Amino acid sequence: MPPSALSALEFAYRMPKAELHVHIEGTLEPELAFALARRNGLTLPYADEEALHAAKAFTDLQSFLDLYYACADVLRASHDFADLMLAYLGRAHADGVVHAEIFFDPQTHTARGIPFAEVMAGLNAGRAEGARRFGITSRLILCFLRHLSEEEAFATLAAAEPFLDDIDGFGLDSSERDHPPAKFARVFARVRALGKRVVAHAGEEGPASYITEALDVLGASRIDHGVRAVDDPALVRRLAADGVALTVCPLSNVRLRVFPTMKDHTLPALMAAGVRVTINSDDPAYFGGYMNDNIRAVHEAFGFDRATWAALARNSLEASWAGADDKARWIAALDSLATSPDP
Ligand code: HPA
Ligand SMILES: [Zn+2]
Repeated sequence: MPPSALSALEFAYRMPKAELHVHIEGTLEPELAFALARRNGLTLPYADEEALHAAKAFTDLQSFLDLYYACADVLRASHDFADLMLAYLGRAHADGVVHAEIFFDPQTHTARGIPFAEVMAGLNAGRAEGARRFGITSRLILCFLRHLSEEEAFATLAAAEPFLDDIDGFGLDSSERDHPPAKFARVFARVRALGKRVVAHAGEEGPASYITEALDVLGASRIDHGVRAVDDPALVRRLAADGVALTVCPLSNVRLRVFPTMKDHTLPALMAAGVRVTINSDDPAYFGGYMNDNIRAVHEAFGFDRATWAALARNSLEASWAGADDKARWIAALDSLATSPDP
């Protein structure tokens, strides 16, 4: 690798950045999964960590979701959720992440009889300890499971109402095909009436029209994935003109066969069209890596220069929901690192 390329990658590793698309249940590493299974007297349907790792040969989104929901069964008590959160925040901090907006899927837990309050207590304890140890700030985004009904989403929103001070936004995840955003139009109308922000997974496996629906029907302010937007040039122009951020997850997209290889990814085309793209890890324990692993994979495919990496980090900080003072401080640190001489 030429020295300048190495320098751009080292810069990208170290630059202050925000992670805006990560599912806390998707950060459950095999080692912690087996430790929690032992602590809770449970048996995972895999002999050991190696067997669990081998199960991660996905063919599409659903093949991943089946394993992801099965492994989440080891999360039972609030301290399980706290340990999971703290492990993620430590790992993100090591990759230069200064701020994380983190999805959680309460229906995966309440359906197994885990009280909503238990999940929230654990996630918040982990976030508080992460802030103390690493100085990392975080927000929570509650995701409704789109393969379940509108009625179940409304029940989940009702269960969340006592905890709204700790939930900054609401999203939509799980099986995308045949579950269009409009299925949850009324739920998100209530979310907006509560003054909460809206995001939605759209245009991962589903069509570009789901992105338009998420914007127009749900009132989404960011789109999670959104990589299928390229199928609709007018939509791409709209995303760019309106500054709608896409939370793109490169390793996830290759592992779930949204693109055959990283070189086929639409990320450079979206950036060239002026769309506010960000890079994220999605479910790092399942897809081969955290923030900087995604950065390395993108760098190997496209060889971005420092200015491009700095623009991606800036996008992530600007599109985050962090306070204005924090954003200004991180962007100043980013600019200062971007203009420093090569190491
Ligand atoms: O990438 C994803 N897409 C949809 N649902 C999900 N739940 C966890 N990760 C994902
Ligand atoms: Zn996701």
